[in-house]
Amino acid sequence: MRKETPVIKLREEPGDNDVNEQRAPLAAFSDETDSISTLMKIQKTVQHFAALLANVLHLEVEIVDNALHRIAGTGPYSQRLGQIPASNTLLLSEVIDRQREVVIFDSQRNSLCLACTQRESCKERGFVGVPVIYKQRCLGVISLVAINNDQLHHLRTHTTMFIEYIRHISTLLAANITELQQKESRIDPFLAFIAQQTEQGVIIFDAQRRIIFINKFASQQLNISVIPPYPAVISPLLEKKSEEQDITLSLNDHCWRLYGRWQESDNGVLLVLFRSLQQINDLREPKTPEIKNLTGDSRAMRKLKALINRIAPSPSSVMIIGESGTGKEVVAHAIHRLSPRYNKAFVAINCAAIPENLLESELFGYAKGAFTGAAPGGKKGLIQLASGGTLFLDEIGDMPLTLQARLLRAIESREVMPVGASQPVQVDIRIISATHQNLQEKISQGLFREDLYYRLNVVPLYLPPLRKRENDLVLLLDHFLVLHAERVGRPVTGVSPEVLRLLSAYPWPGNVRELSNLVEYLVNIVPEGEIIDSSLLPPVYHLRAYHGDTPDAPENPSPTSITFPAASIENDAVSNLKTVEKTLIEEALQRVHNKKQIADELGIGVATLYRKIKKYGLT
Ligand SMILES: Nc1ncnc2c1ncn2[C@@H]1O[C@H](COP(=O)(O)OP(=O)(O)OP(=O)(O)O)[C@@H](O)[C@H]1O
Repeated sequence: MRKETPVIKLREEPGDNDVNEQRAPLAAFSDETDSISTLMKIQKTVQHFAALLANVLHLEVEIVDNALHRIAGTGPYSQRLGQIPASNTLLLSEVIDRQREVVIFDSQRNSLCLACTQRESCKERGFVGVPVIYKQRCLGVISLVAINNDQLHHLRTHTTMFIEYIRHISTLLAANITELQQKESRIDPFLAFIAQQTEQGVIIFDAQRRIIFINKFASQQLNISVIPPYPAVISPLLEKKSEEQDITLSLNDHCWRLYGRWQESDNGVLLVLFRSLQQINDLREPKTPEIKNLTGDSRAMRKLKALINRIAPSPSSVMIIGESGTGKEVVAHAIHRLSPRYNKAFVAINCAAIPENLLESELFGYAKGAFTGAAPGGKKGLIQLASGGTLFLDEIGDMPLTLQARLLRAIESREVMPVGASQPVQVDIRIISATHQNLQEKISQGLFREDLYYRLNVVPLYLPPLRKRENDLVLLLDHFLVLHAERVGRPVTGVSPEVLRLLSAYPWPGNVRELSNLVEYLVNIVPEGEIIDSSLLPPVYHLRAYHGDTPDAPENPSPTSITFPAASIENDAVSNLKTVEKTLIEEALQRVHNKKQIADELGIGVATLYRKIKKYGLT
C-alpha cells in the first residue's frame, strides 16, 4: 500500500517582482466549459501582440483574461503569468464588468484607486485598459501602463490615438480567435476531446517540457487555471512506463507529487496520466464490501452492516439476536464470507429442529460401533466438519443443558470427543450462534448456562425486526419480486400503491421470511402481465391495527446484556392476529403432514412452527 499523498503542493513562495501576487482561486475558471480561457489558448499570439504594442507605444503592456489571470505582459508584467496581479485588479475588473475603456492618470486620488489595498505601494502612474470583446463577451483586457513620469506624459498626450489603436488590435485578435486557437493548439481536437472526458489527469508536454495540453481534471487537481509558459521538471520517470509510480512535477515555483504513468513519443512529446487523491484513497482503502444477500439500507441495517464488516475478520464468537425470520442465518453467512475462513466450511445446525438424542451425535460425531444402528465406520460431528471454518448454531437457546456443558468444554479445550471415542479430536472453529429468545431470562430460570452464554456472546449483534427498518420494505419487496419472478420463470410485475400501503402498515411478525413467502405466493397467482393489486393479498395483510406498537430490540453496538422486553401487546388487533395465526396453523396441520412444508407455507422457520404448535396447544 502506498503511503504518500499523491497530489500535494510542496511549496508556494511569495512573488519576487514588484507587486504582490495572489493565486487564482479554482472557482475563477474563466470559461464556463473549459478550464483554460480563450486568451490562454492563444497565449503565444497574445504575448506577441503585447511585445509589439510595447515596442511601438513605448509603454508597458499587460494583458489579462476575463478571470484576471495574466496572459501576457512586458517589463515587470512579463512575470507571474497565469496569476492574478494584485496591483490593478479593481481597474481591470471595471473594464471587464462594464465592457468599457478605463483611463486613469491620477492613480493615487482616483475613486477606483482609493478602494485598492495596494494603493500605498502602487508604482503605476497611468493606466489605459481596453476590453477584448468577442461575440458580445469580454475575453479580457489589454492595458497600457505608465510607470514613470515620461511614460505618463506620453500616455496622456496620445490617449485617444492609443485607445483607437488597441481597439483595432483587439478587434483583430477577436476576429481571428477560432483560427488562432486551431493554429496554436498542438494536439488533435479529437484527442483533446477524449482527454477532457477522462476521469484522470492528462497533461501533455512538448519536448522542452512546456505544457501543451492539460485536461480539466488535471487543472482542477493541480489548481492550475492557466497554462504557465515555463518549462516543467518532471522526475523521476522510471523505466516501467506502464506501471503507476510517483512522479514529481515542478513548474515555476510550484511542485506537485503525482501518482500515475507516462509515455513519451519519438519526438519528445510526453504524456502524463495521473489519478486524483480521492481515487488513490479509494484504491488504498477499498470501500466497505457490499454484503451480498443482505438487502436493506435503513439506518439500523447500515449500522449493522458496518459492524459486520468490522467484526468479521476476528475469530471471536458472535451471537446474533433477532426475531424469527429477520435474517440471522444470512448475517451469519455474511460474517463467514467476510472472514479469513471464507474458503472453509460454513456448517449450520438448528438446535431446536433436531431431537435432543440426535443432537449430541450430530454435533460431536461418534466412533466406530458407538451404538446400535450407528454407521459402521463412525461419523464425523458437525463441529469437526466445521473445523477451519465457521459453525452456525441457530436457536442456541433450545440446546439441552447436557449438550451445553459439552459444547462449552469443546470451545474451551478446542477439541471434541466423539460419542464412544477414546481420543479427542482437535478442532479450530469460530462459533456464530443465533437466538430469538431472552437468554438472560433462560439463565435465571436455570435453562441456559451462564458460562456458555458469555463464551458465545463475545460480540452481540442485534438484528432489527422488519417493522423497525424504515423503507427497507420497498427494497426487500423489489428484491423478492425479482428473485421469485426469476425462479418461477415469469416476467417481473409491480405492486399497486394500495398493496404497498397495506404492506407498509403490516407488522410482519414473520419478518423477512414472511415477506419473501408472500411475494413468492403473489408472483405465482398474479395473472400474467398484470400488477399485483390488493385483492390478491391474503386477509391477514388487510389487518393493520397494531402497527408500531411492538417493543424495541436494543440497537447495535450495544451492551453485552440482552434486554428483550417480553411480548406484552394485548389489544384486540393482536388477539385477532393470533386467532388468524392459530387457525392457519391448525388448518395446515390437518392438510399437510410435513412440518417443513407447513413452515415454508406460513413463512416461519420450523423451530418457530414447533413453538407455535406448543403455544396454541395444537399437538
Ligand atoms: N436482508 C435480507 N435480504 C434478503 N433476504 C433476506 C434478508 N433477511 C432475510 N432474508 C431471507 O429471509 C429468509 C429468512 O432468513 P433467515 O433464515 O436468515 O432468518 P432467521 O432470522 O435465521 O430465521 P429463524 O430465526 O426462523 O431461523 C431467508 O430466505 C433469507 O434469505
